[in-house]
Amino acid sequence: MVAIRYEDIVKVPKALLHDHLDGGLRAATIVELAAEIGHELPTTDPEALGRWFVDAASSGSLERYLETFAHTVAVMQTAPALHRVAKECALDLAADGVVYAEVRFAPEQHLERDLTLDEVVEAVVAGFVEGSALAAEAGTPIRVGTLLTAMRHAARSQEIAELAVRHRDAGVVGFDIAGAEAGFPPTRHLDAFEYLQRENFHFTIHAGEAFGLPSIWQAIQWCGADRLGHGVRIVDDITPGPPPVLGRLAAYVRDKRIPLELCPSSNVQTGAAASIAEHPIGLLRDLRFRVTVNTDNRLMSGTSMSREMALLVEAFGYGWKELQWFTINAMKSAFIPFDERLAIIDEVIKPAYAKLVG
Ligand SMILES: O=c1[nH]cnc2c1ncn2[C@@H]1O[C@H](CO)[C@@H](O)[C@H]1O
Ligand SMILES: [Zn+2]
Repeated sequence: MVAIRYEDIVKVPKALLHDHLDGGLRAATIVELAAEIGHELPTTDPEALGRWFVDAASSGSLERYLETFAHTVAVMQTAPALHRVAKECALDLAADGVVYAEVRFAPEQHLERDLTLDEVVEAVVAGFVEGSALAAEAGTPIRVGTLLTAMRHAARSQEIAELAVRHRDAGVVGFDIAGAEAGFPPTRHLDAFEYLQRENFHFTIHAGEAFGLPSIWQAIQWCGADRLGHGVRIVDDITPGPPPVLGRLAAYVRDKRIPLELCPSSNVQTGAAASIAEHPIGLLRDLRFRVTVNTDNRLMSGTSMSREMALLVEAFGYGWKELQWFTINAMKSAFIPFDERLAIIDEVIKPAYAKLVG
């Protein structure tokens, strides 16, 4: 088999379902925005700042990982700053060959100055629209959908769910909850999830990252999540083989084709996996779960969609066939309408991989 080259991974179309807006800022942009508002950073050298984020986020604890967001959230408190960050996000993903992305952020964290929740969402969506238009002009078209996140330790999920539904025809395609997992079960936000179901809206839940099966079980069987953010700890319900034996929850997740938004590098940093080579994605793919590959936080992991793919190629020997499978899995699991997903699969993804898959 011909070795896969990194530049070819960049060129091939990729789909990304789990990427945080406030976890993907360019370090240079943080430095500029921080200077404008007088926010103190650990360093003002962009390269050193990029390294600082990766180091600080690599402690093995999700809570410590999340502390680094104080610096990104601090510089995202005005409409122009949110617009700029969203525009650059769309451009950076497109330049990396991502053709479809769902990018999430928590509007409630951007109210420190004078913005309303609706203004926060409008600024971000406008940034994605402008970034996507510029990317198309540059010959790297991308479609970006926005997911609105509610913070699981807070109590604004109903309000954020209503905000998401209000903006459903204007760029917002789904809802999510994030933040520290242990001690904050998804059932705390049951009202919001029931409301979203009544509205025929889509949502994913961060579950099975820092906490195990009970969190996944609640997310699916109590809250009705369409997808699992991470969900990697579903392996706790699989008895190693050969052959591996699935418990009832793992079997349910696989049978129902519930998408797993796996984020390999992020999981290594927070201690959910010991290394990329030992990441459960290998087993979950072999067992044909609906596995997708994601970046989570490009800044905190010093990564990109192409880099995550390349790490898997290196660790598991994957070829174009597997990379196409991950990409189509992601596109099938997207929150945009079925016909639009199909168009991207048939007209963009399959023709590009057809040239590569032997
Ligand atoms: O991997 C993760 N697990 C849980 N929460 C996260 C993760 N990455 C980011 N956030 C949280 O989501 C918020 C909105 O984007 C971020 O501010 C961060 O606190
Ligand atoms: Zn996440």
